[in-house]
Amino acid sequence: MTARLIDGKAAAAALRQRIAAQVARVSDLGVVPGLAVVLVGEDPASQVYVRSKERLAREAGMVSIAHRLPPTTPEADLLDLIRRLNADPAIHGILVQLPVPKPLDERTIIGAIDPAKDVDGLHPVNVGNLSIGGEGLLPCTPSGCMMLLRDTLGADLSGLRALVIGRSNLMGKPMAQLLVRAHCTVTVAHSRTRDLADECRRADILVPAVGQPRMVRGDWIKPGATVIDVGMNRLAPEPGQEKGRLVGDVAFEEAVEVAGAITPVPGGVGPMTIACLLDNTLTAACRAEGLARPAVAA
Ligand SMILES: Nc1nc2c(c(=O)[nH]1)N[C@@H](CN(C=O)c1ccc(C(=O)N[C@@H](CCC(=O)O)C(=O)O)cc1)CN2
Repeated sequence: MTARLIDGKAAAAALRQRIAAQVARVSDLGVVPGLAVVLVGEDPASQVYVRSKERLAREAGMVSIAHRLPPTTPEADLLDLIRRLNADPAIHGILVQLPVPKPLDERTIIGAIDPAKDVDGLHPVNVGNLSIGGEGLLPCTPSGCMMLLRDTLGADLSGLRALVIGRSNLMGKPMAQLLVRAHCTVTVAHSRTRDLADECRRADILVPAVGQPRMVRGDWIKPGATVIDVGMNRLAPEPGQEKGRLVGDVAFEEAVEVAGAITPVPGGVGPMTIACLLDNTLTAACRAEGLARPAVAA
């Protein structure tokens, strides 16, 4: 069997196009969604992601402002910036790029963001709403994974057995919650899980998110399963190359022979993250301004 490739790059481009059409509609009503992205420090990967967020938000017709702060920024200064962004009516979405440099405390920082502007969906109020089925903002990567799953398997995922590998606040935990919400039977595996391969073999939907290059082998995968690989691991550069290859948590060449559908890395889940961020920003803007989200053709 050769698995169907799930094209996250194309899905993200299509989603951004729909968002841009909706942004144009709300802009005609005098509401231009505003996104503030805060980057503390000089982590090279974070710099790339922040530049992409800025550019893609602008391409979608939003106002997009990046705040770049030195790695030694005192927590009080960062909290002060967040307070000003919370109070700025032109800013509907705020995110602090993660990870933040030590000794900044991620929890304190995320907790300072107005939950209505928390377009990363990581504030405890939004985390709570996700678990009780309330109307919060959803974390971007898990949200993007759900969209890819529904594009692949159809809207109804009920009864499918799903395994999420990893229990991070950014990905594993909210992904498990979204799968539960979709009526899947969900298991969360982690570093202490016994016989991970066996757990994987039972899963109709497999979502590895651990940051272990090619950890999930082809013979761990149930034939026909849908594999959403959230891992993004940069290998050491080959001789003569400046940058190493980016690979997922799944041994792709093996998995593609067994799975029914699979996301590649790169070009799978990653691009959906920023598209979902723009989606959350538009949602936050519409809610703040008392507008319904405009309808557009899918
Ligand atoms: N505040 C946040 N911080 C971080 C998040 C997040 O959702 N909110 N997620 C990641 C980083 N991230 C966005 O911030 C992100 C990661 C990857 C991609 C992406 O498109 N990846 C490409 C490959 C890019 C490359 O070649 O390096 C792909 O997979 O095709 C977008 C966004 C951690 N921090």
